[in-house]
Amino acid sequence: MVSLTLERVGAGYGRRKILTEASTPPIAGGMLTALVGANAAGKSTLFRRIAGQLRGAGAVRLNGAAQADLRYMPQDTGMNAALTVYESIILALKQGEGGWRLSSGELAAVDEVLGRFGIAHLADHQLPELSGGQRQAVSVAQTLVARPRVVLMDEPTSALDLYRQFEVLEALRAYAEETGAVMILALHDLNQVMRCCTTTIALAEGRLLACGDTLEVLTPELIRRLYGIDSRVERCSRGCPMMIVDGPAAA
Ligand SMILES: Nc1ncnc2c1ncn2[C@@H]1O[C@H](COP(=O)(O)OP(=O)(O)OP(=O)(O)O)[C@@H](O)[C@H]1O
Repeated sequence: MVSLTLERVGAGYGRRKILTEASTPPIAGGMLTALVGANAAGKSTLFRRIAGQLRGAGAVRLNGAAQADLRYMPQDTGMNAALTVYESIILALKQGEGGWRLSSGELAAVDEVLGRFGIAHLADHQLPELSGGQRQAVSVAQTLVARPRVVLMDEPTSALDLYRQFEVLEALRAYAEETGAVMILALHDLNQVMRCCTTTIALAEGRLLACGDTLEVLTPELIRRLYGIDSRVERCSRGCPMMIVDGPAAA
């Protein structure tokens, strides 16, 4: 099983420090971990630091995986290339290596990921002609086609309709369980987090406030501190915890 640990991690842009002293216990693979926090809290910056795109203080330790096993799906993925969905997934699999010839295993991997994310019917469509939600599903498929063991996804469901959010998050959870991969997803919808993510990391103004069991981390107190929102947790008719938003925090 893979795990990822942050040890006093810092990051910034030029002289501007964004992230300071972020530490976690080992974040286990095989399940989904949420990264939550308000706009500009530093979630993408933390992802870039873990992915090696930014330098900074401290250390990111991977256990059971190498940096080459990591894939980062940023918030905005370019989808303007004149490629079909199928070709774009081959490109993501090959990462510029080994030409265009595909082994039978690679062909199977492309078909598998198209099926897993419900986009097989889009295989021959041109990327620029896709809808926003279709682009996002393709981007998720591109990220996972090489079966990475460490996965960072910045808001992978923000453009999806309600049904597709369930479908994609369930597919991501199944992928984590099958592969033992560490999967950290930046998410703004805390109901999705409560339903699907075992562990949650909370960031506020570049500081890591909590990392642990989702229901223990996402207390009304922490949610008020992160977002300035009053909320409470109740169970839906199927027994899943749900966050009820009461409104902006009372003064
Ligand atoms: N390339 C950059 N150069 C300078 N500052 C940046 C850069 N990218 C982000 N920042 C700053 O870093 C801070 C954190 O931004 P970041 O994108 O990490 O936040 P976030 O938590 O992912 O936000 P959101 O939820 O809005 O996507 C912000 O103040 C932002 O202005």
